Amino acid sequence: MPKLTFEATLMEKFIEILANKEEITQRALDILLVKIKDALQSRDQFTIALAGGSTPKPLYEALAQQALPWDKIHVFWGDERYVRSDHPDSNQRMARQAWLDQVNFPPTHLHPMPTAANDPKVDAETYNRELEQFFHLNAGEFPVFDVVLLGMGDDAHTASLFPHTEALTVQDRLITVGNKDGQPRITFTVPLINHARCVMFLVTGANKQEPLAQVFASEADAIAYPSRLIQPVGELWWLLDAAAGANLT
Ligand SMILES: O=C1O[C@H](COP(=O)(O)O)[C@@H](O)[C@H](O)[C@H]1O
Repeated sequence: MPKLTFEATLMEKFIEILANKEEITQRALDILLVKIKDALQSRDQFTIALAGGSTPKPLYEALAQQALPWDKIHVFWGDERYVRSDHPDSNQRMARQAWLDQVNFPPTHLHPMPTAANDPKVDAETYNRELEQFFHLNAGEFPVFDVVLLGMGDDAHTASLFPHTEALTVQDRLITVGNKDGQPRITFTVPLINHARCVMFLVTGANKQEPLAQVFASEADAIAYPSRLIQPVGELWWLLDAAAGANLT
């Protein structure tokens, strides 16, 4: 297992089992609204990295109904499928349709992962540089996102950090190339996620019960269950529906 940058003891961890997707959406929205308010009281901007897949879509739709200071919010993506931005599998496309294109975001506040270079390594490096410039990083530094939203697949992958792939071991950069069954993805690295002030997993469905049991087990192989690697320096939230959390006590 790769060495983690932080002591897990610094983290505050909250696990909530809620009745269904609607309750998860409402809870996630409530937490996010507090995080946005708190961040904007002490800083002049709020930074969030979005999850893809299907689970966060209702949250994005709920965010589209809020009156928020969009000109103070910067949106990034925690991972992206290596497809064009208008492809049905694009994580960017889903978030734009559900939320970002429905409200008045300054275009420069949306920071999608590039996928057009025809070489995922080049696009990963371009996004790495975009983050370094946006957060004014010196060499070797990691930015601190206010919130990183994550999902978890039924193989316990999160972002595009898939079991038994090289991406899990990358410690010296912000962005790398993930690998889903031979298909490239662009993804945040484990240390980038773990520097966040708040990481929030949204997980639903009975097919997530078994992987969750391994993620929460006192001992298990993190290379086989990558979500175990997420041990942020800040808060860690797991919002589960009853089906996903059925076997957890
Ligand atoms: O492929 C992906 O899958 C995970 C989990 O998706 P879900 O639909 O089961 O919630 C997602 O978090 C990730 O961003 C996405 O690219």
